[in-house]
Amino acid sequence: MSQSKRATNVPVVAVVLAAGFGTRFDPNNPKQLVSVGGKPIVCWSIEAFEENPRVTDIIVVVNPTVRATVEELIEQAGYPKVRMIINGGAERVDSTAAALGALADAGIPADAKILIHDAVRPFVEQRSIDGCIDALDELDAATVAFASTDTVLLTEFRDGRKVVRQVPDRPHTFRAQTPQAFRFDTIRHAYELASADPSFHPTDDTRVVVDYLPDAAVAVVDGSETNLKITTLADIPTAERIAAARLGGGTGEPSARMAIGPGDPVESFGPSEHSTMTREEAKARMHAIFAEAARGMRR
Ligand SMILES: Nc1ccn([C@@H]2O[C@H](COP(=O)(O)OP(=O)(O)OP(=O)(O)O)[C@@H](O)[C@H]2O)c(=O)n1
Ligand SMILES: C[C@](O)(CO)[C@H](O)COP(=O)(O)O
Repeated sequence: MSQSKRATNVPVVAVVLAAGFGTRFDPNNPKQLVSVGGKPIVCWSIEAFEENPRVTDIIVVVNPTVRATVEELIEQAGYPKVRMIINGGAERVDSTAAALGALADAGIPADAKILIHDAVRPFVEQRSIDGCIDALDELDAATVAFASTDTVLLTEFRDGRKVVRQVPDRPHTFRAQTPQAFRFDTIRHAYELASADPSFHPTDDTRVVVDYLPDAAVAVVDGSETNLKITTLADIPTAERIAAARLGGGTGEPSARMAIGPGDPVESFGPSEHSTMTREEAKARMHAIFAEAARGMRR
C-alpha cells in the first residue's frame, strides 16, 4: 500500500458514460435520454456528481445519436461542473479510453481521482461516491459493488453445452456497480497495457485493472440495490419507483439546489477539492484547460 504518500487534495473528475446504444433496451429510444420521475436518466446521473461537493469536474461521453440532446439538456440545466462533452466509441471500454485520452490531453494530474460512472445508473448514492473518493486515499482503485444475495455460478462450455465450472463462496461474491474509481495514472497505465490486446472486451473498468495490473488492489465500496443499471425496458417500473421515492412525491423537476445562478459560487475544477469559482470563471477555465482535448474530441 505505497499509496499512503498520494496527495488527497487533488481534482476529483467524474466521467459519465452515456455513449451506449441500448441494444437490450430499445435502440430507437436511447435509454440514457428516457425520463424517469420526469427527468432524463442522464441528468439524474450528472446531478449525482454535481451535488457532491468533493467532485470538482465532470465530463460526459456521448455518441452521435444522443449528442445534440445531451448538449441541450446540459445547456438548459447549466450544470456548472460539466467541462466537456466528448464522443465515445463502439464499446464501453472505447468510451472510457476516449475519456482518458481527453483528460490526458487536458493535462489532468497523474494523481487525480477519476470516477467512471454508467449514465444509466441514475440513483447512485452520495455515500458510494464519497466511499470511492475516500478509498483512493488508501488504494489506487475502487469499485462500488453490492453483495450478491444469490449464489453466483461461474460457467463454461464443455462438449458443446454450458456447465458449471465453479461455485464461489457467496460472501465473496458481489455485483459490480459504478462508479469505479482510480488514480488517473493507474487507470491510464492499465488501459495502455490492455490496448495491446485486441481480443480484450471488458464490460467494466475494474476488470482492466484486475487483469493488467494484478498487484493493484481494488477496494470494494458499498453500493446499493437502488443503484440500478437500466438495461432493459423491464427496469423502468423499478426506476420509476426509486425516482418517486427520491423525489418524495415532488414534481421531478431539478431541485432548488440544482438551480445555480450565473454568479453563484460553485465547487469547481482546480488543484483542490475545496476551491470555489463562479460559473463564468469555471467556464473560462474549462476553455483554457480543455482546448486541446476539445480538438481531439471532435475527431
Ligand atoms: N460504447 C459504449 C457502450 C456503453 N456505454 C455506457 O456504458 C454504460 C453501461 O452500458 P450498458 O448498460 O451495457 O449500455 P449500452 O451499451 O447502451 O446497452 P447495450 O449493451 O444493451 O447496447 C451506459 O451508461 C452506456 O451508455 C458507453 O458509454 N459507450
Ligand atoms: C460497469 C457495469 O455497470 C458493472 O456492472 C457493467 O458491467 C456495464 O455494462 P454491461 O455490459 O451491462 O455489463
